[in-house]
Amino acid sequence: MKIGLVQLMVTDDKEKNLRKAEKFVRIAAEDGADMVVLPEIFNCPYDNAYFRDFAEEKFGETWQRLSRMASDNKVYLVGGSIPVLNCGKLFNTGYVFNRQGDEIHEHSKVHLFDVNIEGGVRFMESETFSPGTTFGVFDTEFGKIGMGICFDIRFSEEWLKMEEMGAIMCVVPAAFNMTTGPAHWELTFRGRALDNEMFMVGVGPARNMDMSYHAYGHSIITSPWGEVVDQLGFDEEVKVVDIDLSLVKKIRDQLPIVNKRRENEG
Ligand SMILES: NC(=O)CCC(=O)C(=O)O
Repeated sequence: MKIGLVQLMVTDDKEKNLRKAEKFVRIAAEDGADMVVLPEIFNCPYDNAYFRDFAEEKFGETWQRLSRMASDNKVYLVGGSIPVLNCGKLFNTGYVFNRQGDEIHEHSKVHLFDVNIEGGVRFMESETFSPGTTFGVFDTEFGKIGMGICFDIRFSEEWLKMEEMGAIMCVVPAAFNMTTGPAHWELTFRGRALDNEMFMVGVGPARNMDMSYHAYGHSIITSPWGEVVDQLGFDEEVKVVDIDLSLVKKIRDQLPIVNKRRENEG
């Protein structure tokens, strides 16, 4: 399976962000991508001050254009996430489309990024967003794929549940930062991959020093063996990476953890 990592540099111009996403999805498709993944909050700066103004209702302009990007290029598209307005509340929501442009999955970030790290990043996502409530998987001809958004990755039990739902890979539109990125980004992606013996795909925005939040970039794919298959740098880039999904069964057969957990009866 070929995965297109779109490490977009997000600006405060929504139309520019969307046009760039359209261009990069086309480039990834021309390079053979089966699935293309965009970053968290890709049409809007990652900043509480912007979320309400940039928000759209479901089936709005961004949803329509994502659906067209998928169908025009005949790829699965994990459309990162965008601020979505639903009954007066804002959610950090990502949509997934099949090769025909039909929506096949929706995930609203469950664990909101509320942190205050001394000498580092402070962000209170819950000042604007409401949390989603569920995780799930979607079907492709390659197998079942799970999804979470950024901070969700830190809650290891959710990924175990998706593995139990049959996931062989999970995708994570994300936007780590210059405090937690260098410390924890690779480690968490390797960890979730190893815990569940599956592929993990994380896509973040490129670093943009003109914005208040300095994203870490470093879009990554980790393998069921816990290794880094590929990892980008800080800059804007689109890259297609070939992964061998047969590794999931091979490693689960040889080193059986999945389906071998015993209940703690203590
Ligand atoms: N956008 C986010 O959820 C950021 C999460 C993050 O940086 C982390 O360290 O976790």
